[in-house]
Amino acid sequence: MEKPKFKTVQEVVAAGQGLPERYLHAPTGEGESQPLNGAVPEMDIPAIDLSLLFSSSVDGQEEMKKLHSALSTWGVVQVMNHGITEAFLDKIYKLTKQFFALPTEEKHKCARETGNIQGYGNDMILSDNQVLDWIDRLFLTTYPEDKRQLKFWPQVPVGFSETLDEYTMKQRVLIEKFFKAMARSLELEENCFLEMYGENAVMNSRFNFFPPCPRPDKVIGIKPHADGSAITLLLPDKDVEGLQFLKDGKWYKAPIVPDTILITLGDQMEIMSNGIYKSPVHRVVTNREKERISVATFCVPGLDKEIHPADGLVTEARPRLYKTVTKYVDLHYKYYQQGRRTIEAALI
Ligand SMILES: O=C(O)CCC(=O)C(=O)O
Ligand SMILES: [Fe+2]
Repeated sequence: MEKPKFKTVQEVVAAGQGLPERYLHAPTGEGESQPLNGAVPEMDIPAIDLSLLFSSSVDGQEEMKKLHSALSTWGVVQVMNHGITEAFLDKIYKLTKQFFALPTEEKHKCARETGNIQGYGNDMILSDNQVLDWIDRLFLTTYPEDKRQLKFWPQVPVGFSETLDEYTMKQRVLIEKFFKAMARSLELEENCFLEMYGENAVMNSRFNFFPPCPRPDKVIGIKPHADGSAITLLLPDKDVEGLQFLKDGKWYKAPIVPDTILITLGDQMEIMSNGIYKSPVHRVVTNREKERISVATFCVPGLDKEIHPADGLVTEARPRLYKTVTKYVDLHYKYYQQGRRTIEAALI
């Protein structure tokens, strides 16, 4: 299969020929009048104890209220007691760092091929005038297992593939619990969202690498977007900030809380919740001195599934806001590169 001719950001930096114009970001749209590398306040989101959400104790009910409040205002929560040990998360961070530190030729063994989103590469180039994000990534479908394309899974660092397989299985347990908790927090039958999400739901893990950037005022790590998934599990860098969320036209930085997993709702969850829960717009800014990594797992409903607002959330007082959608992610990539919000296409 043909490999596309692309240069990753790491290769651009190594070439030492200055910053190509294609990375220069022209600010447009909501909240973009603030400078890209200006100071922003920290967002105020709770760390939710996942194990407490299934308890009928007073503490459990409090935790449920916190979940409801965070998802309806921000659409994002930190989750603790998620069942994955700190040592295991550290292993993922370490393997991610090691992968991106490999020589170019070694990383290119996993390089993306034309027309395939899986593999190692730069920001996907969909049009000639697209401003590029300052990011290199390795994108791998991890579930269902028959959708894995193992030729893109790194052989080095040793243990990468085994650890990713193990991480996938651990995340599946967490995902199921989280969907049940969300349904309960909206007083719905606990399998209501899981049934729509489906048995054939797909998990895509994206390992992100943001090299230090000479112009953090003009270059962005990831353009403002909302995820096209149902939910996204994120391991943000443990030391370097960069992730920001937009609320009421203002950017806020995500706090770094050790050992938590950040769960962000995607558009498909906003649709299923009839807009009660939000799919937040977020972006990643760059850093002049430090490299940054993150690992995002996009949990996408089965392609055979029709996604629509849950019946129990459509009332006379709160009419149905979204159409029924299928294969939402296909539409999402196109809208993303045009800087448009896909969810607008789903509005009634
Ligand atoms: O790097 C991060 O912290 C966020 C990544 C992200 O938003 C994404 O991959 O969609
Ligand atoms: Fe995202």
